[in-house]
Amino acid sequence: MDAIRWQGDSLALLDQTKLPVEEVWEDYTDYRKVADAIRRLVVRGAPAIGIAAAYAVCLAAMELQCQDTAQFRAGMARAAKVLATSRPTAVNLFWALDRMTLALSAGGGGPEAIPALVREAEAIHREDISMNRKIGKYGAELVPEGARILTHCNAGAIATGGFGTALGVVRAAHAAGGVEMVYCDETRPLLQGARLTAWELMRDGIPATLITDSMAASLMAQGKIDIVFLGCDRMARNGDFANKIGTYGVAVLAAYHGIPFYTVLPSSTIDMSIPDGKHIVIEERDPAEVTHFAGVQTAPEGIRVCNPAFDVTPHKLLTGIVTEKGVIHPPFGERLLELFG
Ligand SMILES: CSC[C@@H](O)[C@@H](O)C(=O)COP(=O)(O)O
Repeated sequence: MDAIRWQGDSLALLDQTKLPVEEVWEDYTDYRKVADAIRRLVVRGAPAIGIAAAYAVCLAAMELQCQDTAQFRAGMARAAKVLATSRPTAVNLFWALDRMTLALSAGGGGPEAIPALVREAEAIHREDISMNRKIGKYGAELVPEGARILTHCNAGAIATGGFGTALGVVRAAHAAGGVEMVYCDETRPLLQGARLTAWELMRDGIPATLITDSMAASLMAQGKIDIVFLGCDRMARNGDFANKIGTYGVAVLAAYHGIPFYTVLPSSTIDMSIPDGKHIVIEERDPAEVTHFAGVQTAPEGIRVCNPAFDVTPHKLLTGIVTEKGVIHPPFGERLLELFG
C-alpha cells in the first residue's frame, strides 16, 4: 500500500482528502501544486510530506532546466521556500529539503544536478520504507499476545513511503499473530483515524474497531486497551513530541490507567536542534475544519475557533519510543543523543 509514486517526470499522489469513498490518483508536474497538495492534506503524515517535497524539488529543477545558471539557482531557492512554507510542524519536510539542497550543491548546483536530485529523492523514499520495516520488527516485540491496541490519527502506509510507523508496528504484530483488536480514534476534526486508519486496517484484514475520540477513556477504564502506539511529527531532543491534536489527551489517559504508551518514528522525525517541546511550531488550521463537517455548517456563524493541528506530549508520559534503531526507554534525552546525536 502506498500513496506516493515517482513516474520519471511527474509525481502521482493518492488524494487522501477523498478517502475512503474514492481512490483517486493525481499527477503533478508543478512543484507549487505539490506544495498546495501538502497544505490541503492530499498528501499528509510527517514522512510522506518529506518524500513528496523531495520529489517536488525534482519537478522544480525540471521546470527550470532551460534557464541560465543564475536563474536556475534563484528558481530553486524560491521553490525550496514555497515548499518549506506549506506546513510548519513535521520536521521531515525541512529534513528532506535540506537533503535535497545538499544534493543540488553536490551535483554541481545547476541543471546537471537533476539526475542526482532524482536519485536523492528516491533514496529518501526507499530509506523511509526500510526504516518502517525495522520499526515494525522492534515495535512488534512490545505487543503482548492477543493485544488490544489503541491508535490515534493515521501513522500508516499512506502517511509514509509505505508500511507505516505506528501501523507498521500493528502490521508486523498482526503478521506474528499477536493482535486481537486495533481501536482507531476517529481523530477530530479531519477524521484521519476514521477515514484513513480504518481504511488501511480493513484493506489488510486486521481486526479494527472505530471509536470517537471521547470513547478512549471509557475503554481504558474497562480494561479493553492493552497498549497504545501512535505517530509523531517532530520530537525534540528531550523526547517531548508533537503529534496530531488529541495525542496529549491519550497520553494522560494512558498514564492514569497504567497503559504502556509508545510513539513510533523514524530518525527523520527527530529534531536534535531543539531542546524541548516548547520550541515546536504548532500549525493552526482553517476554522472551517471545526465549524463545518463535509461542507455542512455545524456551529454558529462567527463563533471563535481554536484549531491547532497538533499538540505536544511531554516525554514524561512516554513509556518508550520505537525507532529504526530499536526501542528507547528513559532517560530519553541521553538515549536520543547516543543514537541520533
Ligand atoms: C507516520 S505519520 C506521523 C504523524 O505525521 C501523524 O501521526 C499525524 O499527526 C499526521 O497529521 P496530518 O495533519 O494528517 O498530517
